[in-house]
Amino acid sequence: MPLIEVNHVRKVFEMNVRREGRFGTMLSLVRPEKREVVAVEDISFTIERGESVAYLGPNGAGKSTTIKMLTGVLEPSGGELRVAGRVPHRNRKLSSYQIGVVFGQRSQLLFDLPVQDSFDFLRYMYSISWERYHRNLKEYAELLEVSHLLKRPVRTLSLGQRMRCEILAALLHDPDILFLDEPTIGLDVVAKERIRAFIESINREQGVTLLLTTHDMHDIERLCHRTMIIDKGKLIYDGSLQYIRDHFATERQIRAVFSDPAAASNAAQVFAGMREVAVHTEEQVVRVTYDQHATDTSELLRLLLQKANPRDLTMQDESIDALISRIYREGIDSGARRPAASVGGSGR
Ligand SMILES: Nc1ncnc2c1ncn2[C@@H]1O[C@H](COP(=O)(O)OP(=O)(O)OP(=O)(O)O)[C@@H](O)[C@H]1O
Repeated sequence: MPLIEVNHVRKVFEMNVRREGRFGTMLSLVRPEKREVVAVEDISFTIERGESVAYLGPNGAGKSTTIKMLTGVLEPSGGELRVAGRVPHRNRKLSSYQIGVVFGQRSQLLFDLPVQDSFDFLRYMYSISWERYHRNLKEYAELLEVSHLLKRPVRTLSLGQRMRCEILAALLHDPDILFLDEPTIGLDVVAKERIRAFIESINREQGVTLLLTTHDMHDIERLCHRTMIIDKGKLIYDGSLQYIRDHFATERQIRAVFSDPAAASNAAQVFAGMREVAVHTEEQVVRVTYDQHATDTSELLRLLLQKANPRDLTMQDESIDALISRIYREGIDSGARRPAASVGGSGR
């Protein structure tokens, strides 16, 4: 049985709309006008125990609303949802024993108190036995390198230190599932890497199932074997990041370095008149950009090597960031090299 089952789930918010003008304001008080916001529309997916899944989407796509339904904070307006066999909003307390949540932009620690006090409070809340509590605290504090921070008030911690404590707090009660909402936001490269390594280890070694929302593609590349993309409340992609790379990347760039600017300028002339390639020259570097599916890379390389004499050649495809933002901007069918029907296969 899947650990998470989401079946045709919808969430519609009802909002009061204020009418224009003084009369309109008064009328709104007596007879409020309602407007519906469809945050999540007919979403279905399952997640098996031990998976690590990225949940992506542009701002306002419906990611947080989905997570809030999965954690029981919100009740779906329609459809069915089960986490570890339970309907979260109906069994919020019991569900919480199986779930850990980390919000990059919100804290579950008590700001003015020492870190350890928050952990003690969580021990009480989740009725964790002292033995298990001390074992988990010691093990995770060492792995996350926060043992020396336990007596410090939370407000005195750096963002990276606080995030490591937040993750520890979410794991004290041994949850089966960890929901991570932007866990590396605002951190420097080293701090991000440290947190990714830890999250990866608890997924791989302890089998904790991960559902991660992030705008950082490095998080996903490092941590998630499967990516789901939601847009305007609908699930538009469920598959691997590699599939997106293989089937959505169109733009490729050859970067050739020459001994001097004159040689570079001569090399650029090789492509004069080729409308399908864009050529940019800067000092002794020439960049040739083209659609890899429409233009033969080996032909361009042959021309470069035959007619010019580059000192160095490198090739680069569109970054995953660029591909994902194109999908957000133009939709899932915008750049797929395969029929849309094949988009949506499992990432495994
Ligand atoms: N309590 C609410 N009342 C009314 N509308 C809401 C409420 N919560 C969310 N929405 C709307 O539902 C839609 C989805 O919001 P949601 O917060 O789930 O998006 P998101 O994908 O998490 O975005 P972000 O990346 O910006 O956090 C948005 O249009 C949002 O304005």
